Amino acid sequence: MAAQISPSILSADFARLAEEAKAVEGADWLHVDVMDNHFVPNLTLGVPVVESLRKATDTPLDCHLMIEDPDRWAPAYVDAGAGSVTFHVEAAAAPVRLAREIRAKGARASMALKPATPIEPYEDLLPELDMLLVMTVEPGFGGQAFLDIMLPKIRRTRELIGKHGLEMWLQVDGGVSADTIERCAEAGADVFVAGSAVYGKEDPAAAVQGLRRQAEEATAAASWACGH
Ligand SMILES: O=C(CO)[C@@H](O)[C@H](O)COP(=O)(O)O
Repeated sequence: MAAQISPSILSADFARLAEEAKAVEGADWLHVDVMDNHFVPNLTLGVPVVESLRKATDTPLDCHLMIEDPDRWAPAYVDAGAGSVTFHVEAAAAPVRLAREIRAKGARASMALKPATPIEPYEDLLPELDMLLVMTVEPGFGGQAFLDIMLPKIRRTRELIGKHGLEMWLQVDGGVSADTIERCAEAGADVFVAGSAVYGKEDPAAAVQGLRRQAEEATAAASWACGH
């Protein structure tokens, strides 16, 4: 699968969200950071804003729920127009039931792991998911430094996806930039969230294309992608 770029609106100007969404048309997804000031120490937006974003852009919405009780709230984000909904395993009471509900409502189901959460206990859940998100910063804020120590977890996750013969995607989020995206792609990521490395640039659309080109070149040279 080709590398996909998902610009994070956390780094956009929230007073001009519709324009900011249009500024990255050409990206594969628009990454929508939903934070509740409980699961993470920051507060962003909720269902009504996702409904408005859905009308403001044709780019599919990739909603990352950094909230408590995703079992209760995630279905509402599908109804609001999200094409992909990511919940945190640390917050979900019943991740399998929740993933099945998201899929049954017609969106892609994705599960996120904070940096200190290992993938191994969740190996058996992978067939229930369309995407696994390995956080490469502690969730909560944009503009943090990429955590290199997550690269082995990305590699191990990619191996597990291969071992089970799954088509699922592997997303990374946090500190992804021109300096770090190639290491993520070499390790096995194929969906890249980037906030400041897109919205911090004068031409966000060009930044998306540049990141995608770098990721595709690194993937083509990566051993995990041979025969893909
Ligand atoms: O979910 C988060 C942070 O919790 C991310 O989506 C960040 O918003 C990415 O921003 P950069 O690290 O790319 O600036």
